[in-house]
Amino acid sequence: MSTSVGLKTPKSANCAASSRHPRSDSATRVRVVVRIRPFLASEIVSTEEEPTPCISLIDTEAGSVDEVAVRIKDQETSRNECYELDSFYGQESNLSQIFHTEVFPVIPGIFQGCNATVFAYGATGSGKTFTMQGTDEQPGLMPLAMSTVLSLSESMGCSAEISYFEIYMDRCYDLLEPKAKEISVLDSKDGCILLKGLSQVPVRSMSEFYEIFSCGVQRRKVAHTGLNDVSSRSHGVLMIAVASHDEESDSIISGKLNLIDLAGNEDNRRTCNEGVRLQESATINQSLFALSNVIYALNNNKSYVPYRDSKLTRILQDSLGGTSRSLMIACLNPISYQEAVHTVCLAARSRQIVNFVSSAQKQEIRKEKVDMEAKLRAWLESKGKTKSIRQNGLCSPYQGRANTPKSSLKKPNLNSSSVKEKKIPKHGVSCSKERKPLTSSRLITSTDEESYTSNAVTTRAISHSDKESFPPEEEDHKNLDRTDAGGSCLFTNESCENQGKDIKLSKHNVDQEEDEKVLVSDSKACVPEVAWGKENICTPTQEFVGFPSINERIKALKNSIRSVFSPIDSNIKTPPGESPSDDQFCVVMFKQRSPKTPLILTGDNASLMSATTPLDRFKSCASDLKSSLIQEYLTFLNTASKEDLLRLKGIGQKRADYIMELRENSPCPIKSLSDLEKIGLSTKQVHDMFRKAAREIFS
Ligand SMILES: Nc1ncnc2c1ncn2[C@@H]1O[C@H](COP(=O)(O)OP(=O)(O)OP(=O)(O)O)[C@@H](O)[C@H]1O
Repeated sequence: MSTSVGLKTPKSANCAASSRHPRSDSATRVRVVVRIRPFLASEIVSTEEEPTPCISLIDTEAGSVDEVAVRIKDQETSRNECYELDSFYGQESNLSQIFHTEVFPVIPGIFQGCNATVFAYGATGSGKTFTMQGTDEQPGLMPLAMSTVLSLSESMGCSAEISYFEIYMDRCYDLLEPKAKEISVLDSKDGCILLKGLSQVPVRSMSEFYEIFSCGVQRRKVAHTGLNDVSSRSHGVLMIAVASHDEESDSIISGKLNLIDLAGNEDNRRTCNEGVRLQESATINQSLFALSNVIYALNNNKSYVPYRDSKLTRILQDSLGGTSRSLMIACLNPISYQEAVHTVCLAARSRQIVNFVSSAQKQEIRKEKVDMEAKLRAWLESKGKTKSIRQNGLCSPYQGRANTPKSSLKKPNLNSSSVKEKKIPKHGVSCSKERKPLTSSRLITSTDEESYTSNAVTTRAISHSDKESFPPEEEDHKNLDRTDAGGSCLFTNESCENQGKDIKLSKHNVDQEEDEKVLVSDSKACVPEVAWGKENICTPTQEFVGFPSINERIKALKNSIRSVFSPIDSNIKTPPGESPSDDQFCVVMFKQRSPKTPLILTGDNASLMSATTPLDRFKSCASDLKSSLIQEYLTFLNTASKEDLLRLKGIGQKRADYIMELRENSPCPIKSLSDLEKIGLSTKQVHDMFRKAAREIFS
């Protein structure tokens, strides 16, 4: 039964399917559709009301038949993202419908020598296996395809054979053999892929198919998951091969259809995977990343397609690209926003579609910014802060630096009249229209993963005393280095939920350089971003022309550490219950685009800083520091030049290229640590990188 499977695709092959496929403009293009699985009983909390799926179809006026726009929305925070894809199958759609629209049209092509590949891609539990295998009542795409191939084979006098194998930990195993047997992947002289030792079993009827296939399914299930674990840890590939006689050339034309139930991608931070499971997960994520790179290269007509980056893509080399037809079905769990974003982001990237902001959204953002500016003025005036801002200013440490003359980065001249003209930035922190007054607060631990978004910008005022903290040679970096020099606390405003902006405030006593005091939040409004000078008018992160190098950022972090180890409130001058003086400085940190619950430290939590033990305080500061480092790292990845990216450990040419490509599609593609998987980094690699960065800070 063991043979080497290597199917040739004749160069002259004509794709019969192309005229019927919904999108027939390019044979190499991979079609990307999305499918939402229905809610499971366990996901329906209330019997009266069904939950709302996190992804929905957007009605587009100009309704293109070839494209759909989908919105993924977080029900809790109102974050939402929009993507364009080839098609959308909602919860009510059934597998037969998907088969007839998406898979059926490619099947005639395989009889003409055009290979085809259908993937089910998505997170664990998103319905990939269901989509591909189905159930007795609702057959999946695999049996439906087999049935169609058998009918066509019969009418055309062809033969059909199947192979079923899995790719586990980047190794290939035959599932049609009773004993697990590893398959070698070889390149033949004529450029074909040979799967040495893989079984090819002739199939003449559906009953034969089910008998053979179900054994393979059972083996796959038991092999790596154990009977109690339903999650697939391997990519399962059903290969249906057909061979027909071409009268004209008197030769055999072979074609194959690969139906692939991909292993689920996983966010290891959420799953807390360990040991083998973590290794499996890292390998799965890496191979999915390699697959998305191949699809991206194909869809973008890149001269180099990295097929050899993983076993899966290597095996599919003759079935992805060229005259082959390919379909990616992005399966989505209707309740998980994060997973949906991750899946669709990668799927949309494969399709060369950008994450877009609708004009309505843009308008909304603009309006929020205008509102915010007005609120900022009102707030400053009510608190008598205008003077302080004029004197000390608040500024993003990074914004405007690269394209700002050296002299303009110096500490503002507090007595200069020109300083008084300092403006509110064009782009301020935007809080929503419905924002309520600040009322409650809590201490941010800085471990909240949601807070690690890439567009955070730190803004703070410069106090007199800052000057002394920096040696003259650091003059150039002052604004940068001052960023975190104050012992800072994050402030929250529960009513600012869904606003997409974090606010980080700290106070610095002008007279006592070492003095750091937690600022009790103002109870009137969110504190928005303000700039401290024309030359440093803040702009959104994605508009930066340049960016400080990683060394500069490390320097900033060093200062942050310095402040962490300095006394926090030993010399505090502000009596309890009173607002700190205007001369103290503020650090405002916000997330420019990723909505997040802003956090304020006031009241009870503020007292935590003075009442708890030094150890508690240390832990809190260390945690804050950790989040700063992560934040810096993400911001760096989203904004640094390619040259700077390459200077970072763990980022090679390929990853740097990929990051640059991601940025073309989205201004801040790496929003959280889990997004680092998008660039092929395993959790371990990420941790190693941070460890190294931390070591560098302390060296
Ligand atoms: N269209 C559907 N109708 C009904 N139930 C579905 C549908 N799609 C998926 N499910 C159910 O959702 C659950 C998860 O589906 P499935 O096992 O196919 O996920 P998966 O993505 O293959 O997960 P993993 O990657 O962990 O193997 C299963 O209980 C399955 O029966």
